[in-house]
Amino acid sequence: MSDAQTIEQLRHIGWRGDALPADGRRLARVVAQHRAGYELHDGVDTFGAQPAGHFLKRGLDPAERPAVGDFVEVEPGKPPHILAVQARRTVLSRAAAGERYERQVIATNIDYVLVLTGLDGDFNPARIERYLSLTEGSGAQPVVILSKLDQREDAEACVADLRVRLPVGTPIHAINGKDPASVAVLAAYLKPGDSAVLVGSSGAGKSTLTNTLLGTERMATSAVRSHDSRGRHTTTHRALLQLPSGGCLIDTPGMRELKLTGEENLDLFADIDALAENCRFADCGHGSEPGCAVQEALHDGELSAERWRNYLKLRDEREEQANMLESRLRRQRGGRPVVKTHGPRGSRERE
Ligand SMILES: Nc1nc2c(ncn2[C@@H]2O[C@H](COP(=O)(O)OP(=O)(O)OP(=O)(O)O)[C@@H](O)[C@H]2O)c(=O)[nH]1
Ligand SMILES: [Zn+2]
Repeated sequence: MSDAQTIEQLRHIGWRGDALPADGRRLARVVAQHRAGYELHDGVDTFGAQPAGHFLKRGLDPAERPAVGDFVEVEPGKPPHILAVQARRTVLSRAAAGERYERQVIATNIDYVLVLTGLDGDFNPARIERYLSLTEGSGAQPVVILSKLDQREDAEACVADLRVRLPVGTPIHAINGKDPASVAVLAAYLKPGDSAVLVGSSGAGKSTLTNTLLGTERMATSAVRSHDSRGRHTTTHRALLQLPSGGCLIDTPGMRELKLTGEENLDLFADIDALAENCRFADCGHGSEPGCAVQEALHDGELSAERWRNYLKLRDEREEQANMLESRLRRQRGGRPVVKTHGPRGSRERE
């Protein structure tokens, strides 16, 4: 840990505050979380730290514990202890894998979520929509990055397809992650003091892109098995890296089991909701009901069957997560029912 801490140093790691803590406390950013403790960066050095006892109490919402990207107040010592987590600017979370519902913070204080997909066999618009739904409500701006531009002849068609599908204004960049000139277009999201998190399935090219941005061979990359485009899982923990551009980049592990939290609005599919408003029945199941506007749009080709299927899948999953969230909140409040955030729409007939 360095001696004198300056605001200037903290700006380099993305801090936006204006007053240093008193009481001999220091500020640092969580760059990685291990089983054995936290790895922090104070703008000069990296060092290990332990959470103070109150973070370990049973029953504490895991979201209140320090997470990667957090700015924390640290009491120097051997080892240093994390005493408090500063208010978060943005929070990226997902539902944790497993039976019980649990919201897991992936990263905090993130300005941009770089959603990376390879243009090789990995290319999958539905997965991109899933990632974008995950960024909803996080406060961070999603940016779609298609890597392996050199591996696909009809890349322009893929980009055009996405432009139609994704909300207007969503940045989409096709790049070759191995080529610094091609990657330069991402500088807009990695300006000094900005923080970006890289998400994408294993083999998408996260480590490759990170290396090119760093200009070094810092992350281990693995060869992809060519028959299914999936790489071996090589990233072992979340890490926050300072880039030569002045920005900070967080590299997350594979994120295979990506679950919605149940709090999403699925804004990406607002057009489908708008369509459904025109169904004759307010509780239309969009199956064989007469006057179903969705079926009509599917028939006319205005709505593609593939997008409709993906919407239904995400909606069901969101509903399932929302129910789990509700029952958990009810347990916490001693059995009293809580107001649902995403209940079924009204079931009146609209005629
Ligand atoms: N041709 C080409 N190959 C790429 C590109 N980006 C990544 N690759 C290759 O794709 C394979 C997987 O890339 P990685 O960077 O290891 O993928 P990753 O997303 O970090 O994978 P995990 O660590 O498993 O999450 C490697 O063989 C890379 O060399 C690209 O833009 N063009
Ligand atoms: Zn309908």
